[in-house]
Amino acid sequence: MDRNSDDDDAGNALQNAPFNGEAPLLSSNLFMDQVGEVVLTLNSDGLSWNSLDSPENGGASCLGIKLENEVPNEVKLSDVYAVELITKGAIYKSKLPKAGAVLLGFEPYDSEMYRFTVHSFQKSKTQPNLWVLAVYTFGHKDLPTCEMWVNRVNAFLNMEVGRPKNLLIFIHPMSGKGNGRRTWETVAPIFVRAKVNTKVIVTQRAGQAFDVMASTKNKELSSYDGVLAVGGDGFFNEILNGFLSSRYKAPYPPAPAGFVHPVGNDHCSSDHDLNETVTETSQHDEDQSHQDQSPLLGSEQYHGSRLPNSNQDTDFRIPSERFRFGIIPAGSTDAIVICTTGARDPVTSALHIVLGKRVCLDIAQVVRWKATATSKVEPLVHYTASFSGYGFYGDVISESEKYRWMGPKRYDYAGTKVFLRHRSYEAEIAYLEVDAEHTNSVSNKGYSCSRAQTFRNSNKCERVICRRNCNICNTNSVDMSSTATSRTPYFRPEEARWLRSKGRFLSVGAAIISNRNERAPDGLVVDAHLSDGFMHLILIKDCPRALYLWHLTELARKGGNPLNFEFVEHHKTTAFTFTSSGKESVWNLDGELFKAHQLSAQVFRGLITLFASGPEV
Ligand SMILES: Nc1ncnc2c1ncn2[C@@H]1O[C@H](COP(=O)(O)OP(=O)(O)OP(=O)(O)O)[C@@H](O)[C@H]1O
Repeated sequence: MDRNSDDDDAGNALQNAPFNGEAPLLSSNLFMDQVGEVVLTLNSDGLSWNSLDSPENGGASCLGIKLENEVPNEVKLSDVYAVELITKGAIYKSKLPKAGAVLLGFEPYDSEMYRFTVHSFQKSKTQPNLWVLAVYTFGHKDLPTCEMWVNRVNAFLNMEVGRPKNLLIFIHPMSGKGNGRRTWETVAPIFVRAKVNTKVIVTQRAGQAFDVMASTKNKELSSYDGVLAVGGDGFFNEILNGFLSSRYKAPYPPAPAGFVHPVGNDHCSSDHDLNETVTETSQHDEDQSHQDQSPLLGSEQYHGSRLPNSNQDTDFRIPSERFRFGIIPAGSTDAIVICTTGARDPVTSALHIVLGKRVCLDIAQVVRWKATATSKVEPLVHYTASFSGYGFYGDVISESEKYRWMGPKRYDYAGTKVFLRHRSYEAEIAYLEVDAEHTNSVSNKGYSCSRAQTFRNSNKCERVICRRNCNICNTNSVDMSSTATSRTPYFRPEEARWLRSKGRFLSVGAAIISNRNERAPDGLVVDAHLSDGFMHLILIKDCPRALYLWHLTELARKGGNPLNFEFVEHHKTTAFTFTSSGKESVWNLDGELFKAHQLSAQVFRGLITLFASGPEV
């Protein structure tokens, strides 16, 4: 079965086979592992190969039986992340293991061929969001032919825009099941092959990544194309806050008349001096006692360093199209990864990163005005990327802290305990009204529910789901050069209309993205978008435990309608305020504890860019 390719000289093998109507830039006869002898062709879009081995050019056959070949016959350059020469070796025609291949007569073409590999990925057949590594190996008897191919393909890869060259990487070694470091080791070769320089920091304590991000000079940070978190949502949140705290100059969220406000103005964001944002304020209340043991956001441990904005050497433009964030999932909760790549898979995430994918993400600014009912008014700014929740959500986080030793299972255990407790809380929420034209639902179309279910809400709407190249996120997306104030949709406070909801709530949640995860396959809000500039307020009013269980069951069901109950209020908004009537109030911000008796929040549209491309839903 060996073929002699003596007359295949790369110089004269240029063939006239058109590819997408274009004359090929390079074409050679080579041997391809698992396929056989091929004509390999390069054009400006990608590589393609045609088998020369069977009469029908269809590939390998054995004893007259054509063997199905699952190897595709082309790969786009935009999907190739590396090409490299490898050691001399055999090229096999079959993908059978060596012994089997020899047994069936598939001997290697030449045991000492020069070889190069093209590294790309294939979408999993069962789960298109899951990307699986794919390697195509080619061989030739001449080294210069292989070198020429490697150089030419590399020249094209270097022209691919947006691929990172330098990355700052934080690894949380204890994340999730304690696999942070191992998760990084699994994907590190992808970065090596893609020739991405990495500076890796393995954290030794909570708050370290925040400190590094906050204290790194802008000049140094600009030398990176982005920062990666190897960990869960909480760890990503820490890095995000470290980044924004000393750099993003934003006004406080707007608030309705009567909302406690320390500055003594009329509570409108536009009245604030942009430099007024206080990201690191000292905390002189009872939280201080928790500092050493608890992961409470806002504690000294977390916001370890107080960095005035003035310590920065040069300006860092936020949002930045170039500087991106990435997450290699390794946590107990990885909702941000699932919502932005569609999969909870370190390899898929690594591929999105090295291929330079890009998607914008809304970020919510949450300002705590009072930690407890008796605290003095002192604003503390925090940013969240996925979810802020109170009541049930805060209680689960508090409770789960007692069972850290259980690992990720602690959330199920704590969730069951909190559910059985069935506590509700008195609070008042005010939220900005959003014009119907800004909502992404189409009323009265294609969404039905039974009228017999009187405790179900009769509000019907069709849900437009956020996906790759989402029209809603891309429509009127904010200009990257816009200011903080113009990224909020309420320049004219006189036009803002506040609506209120007061009573006893089992939970109050604000979802910035859908928060899809294994326990809630459609997320908390199925039609939340990555960068439409809105968040979804979900208010669960006090109700019998059985109905609450029904709501939770709907959340856990693919295609469920968890918001379609009369005791559930769902408001799409850009800003809200919250005031508790109780003494103790615990929030959950991106999975971390945050004590807040009174807070206000607003969304900044597309504030950061992620190495991701959105899910294929
Ligand atoms: N080396 C470390 N040791 C202990 N805690 C750390 C360390 N590095 C980071 N952390 C803290 O751990 C928190 C949780 O991290 P992460 O989200 O990766 O893990 P997780 O297993 O998903 O945890 P959780 O469910 O508590 O969010 C982060 O907020 C971060 O402050």
